[in-house]
Amino acid sequence: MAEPAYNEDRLIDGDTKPDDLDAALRPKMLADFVGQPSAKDNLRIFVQAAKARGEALDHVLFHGPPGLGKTTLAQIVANELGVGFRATSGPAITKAGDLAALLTNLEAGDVLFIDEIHRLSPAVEEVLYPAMEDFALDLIIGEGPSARSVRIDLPRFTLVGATTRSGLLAKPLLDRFGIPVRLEFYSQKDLASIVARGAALLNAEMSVDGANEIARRARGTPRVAGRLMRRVRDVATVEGASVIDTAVADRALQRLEIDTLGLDPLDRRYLRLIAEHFGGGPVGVETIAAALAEARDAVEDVVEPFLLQQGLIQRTPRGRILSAGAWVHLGLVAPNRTALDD
Ligand SMILES: Nc1ncnc2c1ncn2[C@@H]1O[C@H](COP(=O)(O)OP(=O)(O)OP(=O)(O)O)[C@@H](O)[C@H]1O
Ligand SMILES: [Mg+2]
Repeated sequence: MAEPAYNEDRLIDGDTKPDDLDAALRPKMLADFVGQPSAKDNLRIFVQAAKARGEALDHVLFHGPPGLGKTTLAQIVANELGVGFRATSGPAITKAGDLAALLTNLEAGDVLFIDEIHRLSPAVEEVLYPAMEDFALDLIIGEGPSARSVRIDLPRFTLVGATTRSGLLAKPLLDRFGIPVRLEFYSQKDLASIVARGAALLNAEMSVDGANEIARRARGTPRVAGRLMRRVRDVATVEGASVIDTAVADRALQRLEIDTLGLDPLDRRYLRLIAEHFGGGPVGVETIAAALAEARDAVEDVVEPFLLQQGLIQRTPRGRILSAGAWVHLGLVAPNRTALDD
């Protein structure tokens, strides 16, 4: 099978590997975290209550599209609680024993962060259930008829899970999170302050309009805003511009082929495919992914959420369809639907 042409360099991807600059820009405490007001309010209250009672925080699940701050918030939760932070991911825990080792090494109150928690294997999930609910591990000692189950008590800890696909989580797992937090795409205003904050941290002079231009085209996503900001800064450096203003930002973004809605070449290929080859849809996601030579997961997790949020596409039981706005954005004329539908 062909490798999905999932471009490593794509500005908008599911990449979770933070680079050094990412780490420098990452807010450390709730007060530095811009946006997501309802998530922040809830976390602040629950963290305060747990601290006041001297108890471990209830388990937290962050879900939402890539790059909205799930990993960042997981670390912030540990920082705010003033407890230890251990991080792993669903695919990294291959055996039940791996998880048991992680759990037995926790100290009371610690945060155990499991990224991509929808990718835990069922065998590992089985171990997680009693750990989350009763703070206990059930281990089987020995084999055959002499095998017996031993229960080991664990310290009270906080599991923080993150997923782009809460729909793929098993119900029993979902039910064990006392604090589910859904992250939404950011407003342009919030993204503009994130960009301005990032520029200040990088000692880059940026006008308010410049920050707004980057924010407007950042797909509602801080990770994208951060990356765009850094590329814009590169262009400013090469051009010898002392201030990043709208004109510099626009030139840089055009060079990156980020259009006025913030869509990148893959987004436009996606829309154009449905327009030009499927008459605007409906067409199944499997077909779209194959035609784009992208992994289905990448299409569903990374490309579609923003297009849906922008109302450019709709999800129907028969597949994806383009909205009127998408045709306008592509500069194409929508076919006469009633004639086609017969
Ligand atoms: N509210 C915010 N304010 C400032 N920067 C933010 C904010 N949220 C996220 N970021 C920045 O955006 C980048 C991506 O955030 P993060 O890694 O937490 O996203 P994520 O939701 O875990 O993504 P993924 O699903 O791909 O793992 C980080 O560099 C982080 O510093
Ligand atoms: Mg992450």
